[in-house]
Amino acid sequence: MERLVVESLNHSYGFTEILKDINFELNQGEVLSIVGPSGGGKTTLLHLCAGLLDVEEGEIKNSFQSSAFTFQEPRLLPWKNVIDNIALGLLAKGEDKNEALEKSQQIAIQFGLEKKDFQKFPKDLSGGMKQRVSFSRALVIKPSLLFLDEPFSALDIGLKQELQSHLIELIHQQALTILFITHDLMEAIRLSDRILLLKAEPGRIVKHFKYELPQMQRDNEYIYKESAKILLDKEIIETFELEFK
Ligand SMILES: Nc1ncnc2c1ncn2[C@@H]1O[C@H](COP(=O)(O)OP(=O)(O)OP(=O)(O)O)[C@@H](O)[C@H]1O
Repeated sequence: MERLVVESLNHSYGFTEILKDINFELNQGEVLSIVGPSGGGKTTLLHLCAGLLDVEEGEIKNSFQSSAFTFQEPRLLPWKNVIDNIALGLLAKGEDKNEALEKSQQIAIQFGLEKKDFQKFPKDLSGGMKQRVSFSRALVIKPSLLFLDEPFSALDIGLKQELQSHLIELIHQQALTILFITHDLMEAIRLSDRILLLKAEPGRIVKHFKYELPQMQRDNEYIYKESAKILLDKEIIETFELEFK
């Protein structure tokens, strides 16, 4: 079984300790979120797990065969149109061009893009459309592990929910494995099997939360109830500094 195992991980920038003694596992088919306040070290942790930063102390064992990344900002190639942006990873893997374009069109539709948008270039797309392209590009290669770095944070609430629903459908259909970082507790509850709470200065995991109900069955009522519960948790209050002073 493919797994990501993080053991006794520490990370510093210069003399500033950012992450301290981080330990967790991510198993195949799981959606694991790391939540915490801004500046707490979430992106640093995700970059270490994705191999975008070198591990200095501790260990990360990653046996997933392939991975893809979706960032807060869509990072599309400005000189390529929607479909060519989506097809990039497939073509890089040597897939036949016609098949790559066909698969790219299918996933674009699945993420709510329309045929009339396929030939458009990133400069002619709204922020939401760019993020649809970004998700399509990451998922079209069917990665065994998907890293999500706050991909919904710049979207309005309706669009956020729509893209999350597309993702949840794929989680259900393909048993996707996802490592997701966010400071939005409600979206973590909507998407995750487990949530790790990362407290800041230095970043350390102080609590785990587990959600057994399949994502497809979580309606708004469930999300709001669970959000209300978690917002009363002492560690959450301390970590996000939610106390009225
Ligand atoms: N390359 C770097 N060099 C020095 N300090 C850095 C570097 N990258 C991040 N930091 C610092 O490390 C701390 C953690 O940053 P990081 O981006 O990992 O946090 P975060 O929890 O993802 O925050 P946010 O939610 O605001 O993106 C911050 O204080 C940040 O300024």
